[in-house]
Amino acid sequence: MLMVGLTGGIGAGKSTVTAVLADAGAVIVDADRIAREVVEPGSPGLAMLVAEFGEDILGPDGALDRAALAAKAFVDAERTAALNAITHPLIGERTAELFGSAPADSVVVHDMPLLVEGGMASGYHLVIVVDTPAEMRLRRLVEQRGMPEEDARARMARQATDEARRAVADVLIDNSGDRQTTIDLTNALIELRLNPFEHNLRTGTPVVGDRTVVPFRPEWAGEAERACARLRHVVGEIATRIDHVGPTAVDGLDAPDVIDLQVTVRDAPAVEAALAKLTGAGYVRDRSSEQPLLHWCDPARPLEVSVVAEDDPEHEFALLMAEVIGADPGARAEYSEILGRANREETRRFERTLCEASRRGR
Ligand SMILES: CC(C)(COP(=O)(O)OP(=O)(O)OC[C@H]1O[C@@H](n2cnc3c(N)ncnc32)[C@H](O)[C@@H]1O)[C@@H](O)C(=O)NCCC(=O)NCCS
Ligand SMILES: Nc1ncnc2c1ncn2[C@@H]1O[C@H](COP(=O)(O)OP(=O)(O)OP(=O)(O)O)[C@@H](O)[C@H]1O
Repeated sequence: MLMVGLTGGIGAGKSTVTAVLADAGAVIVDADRIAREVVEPGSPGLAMLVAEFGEDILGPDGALDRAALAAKAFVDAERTAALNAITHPLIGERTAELFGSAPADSVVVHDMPLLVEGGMASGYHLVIVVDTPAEMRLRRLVEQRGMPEEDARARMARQATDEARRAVADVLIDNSGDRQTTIDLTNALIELRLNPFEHNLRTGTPVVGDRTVVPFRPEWAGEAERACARLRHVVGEIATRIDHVGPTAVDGLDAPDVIDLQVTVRDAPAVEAALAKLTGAGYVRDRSSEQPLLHWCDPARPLEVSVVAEDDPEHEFALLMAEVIGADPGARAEYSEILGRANREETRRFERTLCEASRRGR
């Protein structure tokens, strides 16, 4: 099962994107819909809301008057937190049930407006953010959905910033253009990334990156940061640290488009424990490597994850690399040239010599 988180600010166009995903066969877990279910008439959720916000959030039929609750709940951060404290645990329980009942070979998309606010990004295999400038979202909500402008602004003020959402996005879908462009972008994403990613995960097929050197990409740092957060989510406290290492960690260096990550653990038994967690989460062991090395399954983001114990010299030496190469222009040029030859052994030898020289020089 490929678990995808989909988010965006209010009115960004998540519904447009989920409709395309559903048409392509994805299972959609809709947080707004679940939020309605858990406060249906007669539910414990509704009783808790009445106890917190008062009888006047109920309509004459005894059902929740949503506009009345919104008017009370989005006035300030404290009132919104009171709303969330009641609804979010109930929504969480039902969400887990729905994820648990999805077929093993499915792409499950969690349509979740408050994914960033809830700190949930690293729990998904992939996060998609529908990105539309706030003023455009506001205009669409008011003009097309008839939402009062004050209400839309009040909710936006209670949500994460566009910048915070972009930081967790593996994929940004720009919905500031026409609807058809967004539909086409989403279909391409399904075909080129989501479906092959799901297949790779289910069948244990690793994505082994191409070692051809490409021009430096500023996106590498963010991609590595998200990959580290996911690794942390999987291995938890077993890891004493998780770092972006290797050529893509050197700012400005042309390098192969493969992100190297190092999971550091305390000792040899912890290496085994971390490997078990990682393979259980879909990372695939590379049996051709002497050191414990794993690949990931995302066709658009090759990763190489090594697991090392603190007392292994490899550990310190990988951490030193970015620093040493970054500070020495001559070594940097030579390193680029060696990387271009795509010979792993030669690259390792060069890295080791350089780090040992630097250590002696200290
Ligand atoms: C207050 C309620 C009754 C207002 O209902 P209404 O029909 O007007 O809005 P609806 O539920 O369709 O939500 C529309 C959008 O408002 C925004 N929104 C809703 N709740 C929240 C919240 N707690 N914080 C910030 N934004 C929110 C989201 O962008 C959402 O997509 C409702 O939003 C609610 O019960 N919210 C609490 C549950 C929740 O947190 N839902 C968000 C997804 S987990
Ligand atoms: N590309 C587009 N061009 C014009 N209007 C659009 C576009 N995409 C969405 N809309 C309109 O903007 C409004 C908000 O979009 P939508 O309801 O899909 O957002 P959402 O992210 O699902 O909102 P919510 O946060 O409430 O769940 C809707 O009225 C929708 O029809």
